[in-house]
Amino acid sequence: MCAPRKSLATGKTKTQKVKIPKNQKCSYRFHKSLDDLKLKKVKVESCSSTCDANACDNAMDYMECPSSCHKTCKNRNFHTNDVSKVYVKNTGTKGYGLFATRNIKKDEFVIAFTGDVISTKEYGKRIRGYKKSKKFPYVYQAGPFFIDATERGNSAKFANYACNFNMRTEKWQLDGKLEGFVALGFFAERRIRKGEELTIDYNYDEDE
Ligand SMILES: C[S@@+](CC[C@H](N)C(=O)[O-])C[C@H]1O[C@@H](n2cnc3c(N)ncnc32)[C@H](O)[C@@H]1O
Repeated sequence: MCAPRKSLATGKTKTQKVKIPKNQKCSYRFHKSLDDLKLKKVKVESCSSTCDANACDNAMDYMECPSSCHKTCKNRNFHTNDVSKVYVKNTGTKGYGLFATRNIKKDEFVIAFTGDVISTKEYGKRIRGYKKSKKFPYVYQAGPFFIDATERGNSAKFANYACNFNMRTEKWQLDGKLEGFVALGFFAERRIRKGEELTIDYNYDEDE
């Protein structure tokens, strides 16, 4: 049977009343409690090569180029977070799902999973709250932190699981963000056709 082995995003399969986010480009909001950790911020150097989205020096190390990089820099997927490639639709059997608005090339950036960046302690607190209020939690682990898209996140949270997923989850470092934090980006694992459902592997953390 094709089913997720483990997922933080567990809950009902039936479609619940969920808000489709309007602010699709909404980015990361680091929870105030993280200030107490006094962590350094990541400094990514401007890149000396051609800044291709997949092949510049920084991109090869899964680091997005900083805003100070050249005007033509294409390694700014997370900053831009162009969500025009996706739309949300009811799948019938799996609740809502994410679908492709156009053909997507292999290895192309599709969308970043955004939301509140929270600590493990805050994660526990929120999960208890969501359980109480019977709210489905849309949360993924991102390094030592969690990204919570339940109240504030973009459409990436509607990506369903598939054994033969067509988007892989990559972990990227972003300039100016807290050390240890990794942004989660969904990239095309193969060529994807317009109208296809976009799926991921919920066990992305176990594949390393
Ligand atoms: C991150 S949410 C994905 C969006 C969800 N379908 C919704 O409507 O909010 C994860 C939940 O979607 C459902 N789901 C995801 N992949 C599935 C699959 N392959 N088969 C059945 N249900 C799935 C499960 O209920 C899972 O807990």
